[in-house]
Amino acid sequence: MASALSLQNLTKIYGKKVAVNGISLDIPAGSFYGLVGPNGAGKTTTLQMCTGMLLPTNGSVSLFDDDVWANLDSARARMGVMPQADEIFDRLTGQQLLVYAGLLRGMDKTEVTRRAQDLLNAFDLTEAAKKLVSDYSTGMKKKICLASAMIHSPRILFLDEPFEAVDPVSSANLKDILKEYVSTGGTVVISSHVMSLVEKMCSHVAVIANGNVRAAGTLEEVAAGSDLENRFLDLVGGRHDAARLDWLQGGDNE
Ligand SMILES: Nc1ncnc2c1ncn2[C@@H]1O[C@H](COP(=O)(O)OP(=O)(O)OP(=O)(O)O)[C@@H](O)[C@H]1O
Repeated sequence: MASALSLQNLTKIYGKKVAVNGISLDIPAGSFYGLVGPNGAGKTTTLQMCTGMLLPTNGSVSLFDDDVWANLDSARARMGVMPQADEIFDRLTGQQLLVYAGLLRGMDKTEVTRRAQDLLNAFDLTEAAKKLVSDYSTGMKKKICLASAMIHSPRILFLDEPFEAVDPVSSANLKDILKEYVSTGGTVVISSHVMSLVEKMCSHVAVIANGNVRAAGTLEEVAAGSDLENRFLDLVGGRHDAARLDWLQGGDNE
């Protein structure tokens, strides 16, 4: 499979902190690629360097063989990046926010309005379409952020924890949308802590810890005959005795 995204020796250093330590990865076109790793592993930093939001200290990223940082405008036009809830203009209604996202991408107003309605329907936000996003619940904000990343029909979607706080019905609809998108040749890159979800949805996975790739490849290659959660724990070595709190007892010990 040709690469949609290729990371070469990607590095980010903050002062003395090496957040991302020379990561190289190939993300095949048409794959559903999961980045997993413990808190602070470097997933968000990696995604931000891939999407042109954070300048790498070293290394490069190419999107369909074009250097992202040398051709930022054309790279961004091909990407859909889910904003964080605190990065959106929440004094707009959900419908206005989607239209605004499309117009910013240079889309025609009639088409944007049509797609905004389709997205509001798909994400069960029709009734909240005219409500200010600031009054949305956490899960509703997540959904409107996701929808705004899709409105211009990008070739690759970057989603940081897309299912967090999303209810089961919306989550099932989102999974269908993403599966359909991949079946039409789209590429999805997600970061997630939910192993069962990664195992179910992703075709490929990279395990990142301390800014390094511990394993990467197809789900089967990385799981190596085990289930992904156990393999993940083996790779990152996370379980330790300090997680046993002798004094934490739920019984009546007064
Ligand atoms: N602006 C910054 N300045 C200094 N250190 C930073 C900065 N941003 C991130 N870091 C550090 O870089 C490391 C990687 O952070 P990052 O947010 O990429 O991790 P993550 O894998 O996305 O974690 P989580 O799963 O908790 O969201 C962490 O040690 C973090 O403290």
